[in-house]
Amino acid sequence: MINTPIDTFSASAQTGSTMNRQRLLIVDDQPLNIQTLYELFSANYQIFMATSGEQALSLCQSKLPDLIILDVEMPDMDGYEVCRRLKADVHTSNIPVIFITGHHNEAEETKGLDTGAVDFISKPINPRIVHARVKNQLMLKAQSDMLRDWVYIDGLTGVKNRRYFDERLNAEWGRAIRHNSELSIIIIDVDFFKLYNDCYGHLMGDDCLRLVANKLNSCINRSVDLMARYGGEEFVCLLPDTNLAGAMTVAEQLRQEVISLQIPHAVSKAAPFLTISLGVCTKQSMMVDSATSILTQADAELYLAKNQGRNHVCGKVMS
Ligand SMILES: Nc1nc2c(ncn2[C@@H]2O[C@H](COP(=O)(O)OP(=O)(O)OP(=O)(O)O)[C@@H](O)[C@H]2O)c(=O)[nH]1
Repeated sequence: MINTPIDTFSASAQTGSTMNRQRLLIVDDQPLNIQTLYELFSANYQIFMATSGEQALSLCQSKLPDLIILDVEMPDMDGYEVCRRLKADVHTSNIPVIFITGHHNEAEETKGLDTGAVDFISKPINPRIVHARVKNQLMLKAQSDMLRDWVYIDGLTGVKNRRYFDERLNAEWGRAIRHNSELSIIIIDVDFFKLYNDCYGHLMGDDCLRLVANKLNSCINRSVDLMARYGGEEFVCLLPDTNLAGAMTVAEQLRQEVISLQIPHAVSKAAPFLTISLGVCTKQSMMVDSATSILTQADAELYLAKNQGRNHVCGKVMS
């Protein structure tokens, strides 16, 4: 039985064994309808539930479900509007949506598919058909996630690659311009890495890059933030809605976390262990310019950090 309130309730929070299951978000303003679907799917999937469009959008940001079953008719914000907003947001645009409606006709179905939904189901539902359709869509989602990983993940370190970073930077840049918001990036470079390779060998160099990448990635806390390998021994961090002070704090934390690894670097001229240098640049709220210029200016800050003896953070707002 589902007890009220079911707002933003996560059925999956109940057991740790559900952690690896695909995540299904059920959105309906009628608790009874949610209950029917919950009973149908809870044995196989991790279930999240929302009773309004606003709750659904907020859960999508925090839980990134693999599939949404979305009621069309809801007060305040209908399913079409929820779907439109999900598709307009880079963080949620890949989540497939199945509409569910009590008023089925061709025009409604066309409108739903035009909005970006992958399927349309009429009430009263046939449990076996709904089950099969959800299973198919989740299989497709798993396949497309795999393909996306293949295209966007750096093979050596397992963190996101430059291609992914460039796409996200462009998207976040556009968003920051539209919303007059701030955006920061940090370019990170391992100090004296050529000497490290020369001293310990290229394979140890690879291991070292994996360790550093994992450590840097583990420092990323907000779901919209991103850590990527930019190339070679260089990493880059994207921090939407973050001012210079915030970005400098993150950069300093990254510097200290890499030191905490205490990776011996006997031939470094900066310290007896591996260190990084970091260049930070922030686009302020009213600033326009271009996404490439924030990279160029962060790179100039990195150059300054290197010149100050390495193992340093330098940063500035875009000019
Ligand atoms: N093992 C390993 N080494 C790499 C990889 N990618 C780049 N490198 C090495 O990283 C080194 C980078 O050297 P430089 O650009 O001179 O920089 P640095 O030695 O770190 O010097 P500073 O940045 O000035 O402190 C080169 O020797 C590259 O071969 C990789 O995937 N694995």
